[in-house]
Amino acid sequence: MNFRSFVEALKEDGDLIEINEEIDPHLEAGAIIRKVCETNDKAPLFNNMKGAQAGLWRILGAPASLRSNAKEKYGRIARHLGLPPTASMKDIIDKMLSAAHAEPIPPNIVPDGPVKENKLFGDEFDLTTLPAPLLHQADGGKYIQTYGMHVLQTPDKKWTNWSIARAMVHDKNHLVGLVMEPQHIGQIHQMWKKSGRGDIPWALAFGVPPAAIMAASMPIPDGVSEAGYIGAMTGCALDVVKCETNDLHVPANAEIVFEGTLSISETAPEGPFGEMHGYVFPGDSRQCPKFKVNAITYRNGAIMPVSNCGRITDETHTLIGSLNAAEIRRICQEAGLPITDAFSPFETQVTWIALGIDIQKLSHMNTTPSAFRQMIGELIFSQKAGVTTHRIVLCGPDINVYDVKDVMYAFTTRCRPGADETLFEDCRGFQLIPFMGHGTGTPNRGGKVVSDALMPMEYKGVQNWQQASFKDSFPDEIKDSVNCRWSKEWGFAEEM
Ligand SMILES: Cc1cc2c3c(c1C)C(C)(C)C[C@H]1C[C@@H](c4ccccc4)[C@]4(C(=O)NC(=O)N=C4N2C[C@H](O)[C@H](O)[C@H](O)COP(=O)(O)O)N31
Ligand SMILES: [K+]
Ligand SMILES: [Mn+2]
Repeated sequence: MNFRSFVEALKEDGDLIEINEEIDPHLEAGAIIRKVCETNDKAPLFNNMKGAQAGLWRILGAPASLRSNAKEKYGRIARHLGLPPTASMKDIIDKMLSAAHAEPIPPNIVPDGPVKENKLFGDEFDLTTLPAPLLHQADGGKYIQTYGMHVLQTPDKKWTNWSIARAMVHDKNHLVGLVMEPQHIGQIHQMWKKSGRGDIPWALAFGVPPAAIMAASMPIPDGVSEAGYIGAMTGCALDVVKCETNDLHVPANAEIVFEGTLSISETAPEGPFGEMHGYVFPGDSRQCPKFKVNAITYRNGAIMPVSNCGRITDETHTLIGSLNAAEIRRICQEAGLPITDAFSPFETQVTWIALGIDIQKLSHMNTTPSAFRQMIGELIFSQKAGVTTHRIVLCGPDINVYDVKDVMYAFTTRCRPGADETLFEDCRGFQLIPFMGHGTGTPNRGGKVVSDALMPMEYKGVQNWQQASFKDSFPDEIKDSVNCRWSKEWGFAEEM
C-alpha cells in the first residue's frame, strides 16, 4: 500500500472531501483541517493550494484522524495498515506489535521510482515561496513538516531510523525543527556530534507508505530500523530508492522528498507550535538545529500530508498515544507483569495510559498495592516510550481500557486520591505538557503518578461487586427479552 492508493481508499470509503477551489496556506487550510479534527469529519484533499508551483503541492489534511460514524471510528488509521475500516484500536495496536519478535525484512533497493519523476536542486527552489501552511495564528513559522518521515543513519550505518518530528521553514533552503532526546532523532544527532564527522546526511520523506508512517510514529526499540520492522509486519520488503545527494534511501513511491543535512552546530529559533496538548504559548521559541535542503524530488501531482494538531482528535492523539501505549504493553508483558492491554485515552490529551490488569495473575504475585504501583512506575517511567505519559491508571478486568467512559468510571470510584496513588519525581518528564514546560516545577523532570483503580480485593483476584448497569445487573433472559422487543415492538433506537 502506498500513499496514493491510501488516498484512493479513503475516497472509496467516502472519507475524503476534495476541495478544488483555491485555498490559502496562510491559516485557511489549517483552519479547515483543525475543524475537521474537532468534528471528526472527512479528510480534506486540497487540490488547488495558493502558491503551488511546478506541481508542489496538493495537501491532504487529518491523515489519521477519526471518522464520525461509530462503526468505523478508527477506519482512517486502519486503512494505514490494510485492516478493515471497522478495526478497533486493540486490532490496530495488536497489528503494530505483531512484528516485535519477528525477523526484520530489510527494504528492497530499486533503481528508480515515482518519487524521482521531478527533481529540483539548489537555487531551483525556495522553501519560503512553496505553499507551506501556517497552521495556528501564533505559530512561530510555517510548519511544513508535521507528517513526513525523517531518515537518519547512525555514524556506523548499522541503524537507519524513521521518525516524525516537527519542522518549520527557516529560510529559502533551511528548516528548523525539534531534535530532542530520548527521541531517536536526538540520540542520533548526539552520536554524530560526538563522532566529529560533520553535518549529518538527512532526508525527509512526505507521503510515504502509510504503514511506514505508523512505524515512524512508534517508539520501537533503540537500534531497530523501522524499515525492517515494517517489512516484517507487512510481510514484504518496502521498495526504497537512493537519494540524489547522499547515500540514504527513501520509499520509492513517496510523494515528496527533501534531501540534505542536519546541522550538528547551527541552530535557529524554533516554535512555538500549536502542539499535541492543545496549546500555543505565543513567542515561546527556543534554539533548535537547522536542516539544510539541497534537493527536492517529487511525484507528479505530489500530495503533502499535514497534521494540524491541538485539541482532540488528531494524529498526535491517535498515533502518539496509541503507539506509546503499544510499546508500554509489550515492555510490561516482557517484564512478566500481568498487563493485558494498554491505551492512552484521547480525552486525556494522551497524557494518561490506562493499563488492563489480569487480577488472577496479580493474585499469584502476592504483592501489595503500594509495591505493585512502585514496580509499574519504576518500569514505565524509565522507558523512552513512557516519557509522554504522566498518569498511569491500573484497571481491573471489568474495565475496557479503550473506552474512556470505563476508565473514568474506575478512576473516579476505585482510586482514593493520595492513599491509592504513588508519585514519581525522579524520572524524565515531558516538557511539552503545559503543567511541565510552563508550570511550577522542573520542566523536564518528574510530575508523574501511578493511580491504582484496583480495589484491595482485586489483589486477591476477586471482584465482589456488580456494576449497576444493564449489562451486569440483569439476568440474561430479561436482557434478551428486552433486547429483542427494544426497537421492533417499542420503537427505541436500534443499537449502534
Ligand atoms: C504522529 C506524530 C508524532 C510526533 C509529532 C507529530 C505527529 C503528527 C507532530 C504533529 C509533528 C507534533 C509533534 C509532537 C512531538 C513530540 C515530541 C516528543 C514526544 C512526543 C511527541 C513530535 C516532534 O515534533 N518531535 C518528536 O520528537 N516527536 C514527535 N512526535 C512523536 C514521534 O514521532 C514518536 O515519539 C516516535 O516514536 C519517534 O520515533 P523514534 O522512536 O524516535 O524512532 N511531533
Ligand atoms: K519511530
Ligand atoms: Mn526509532
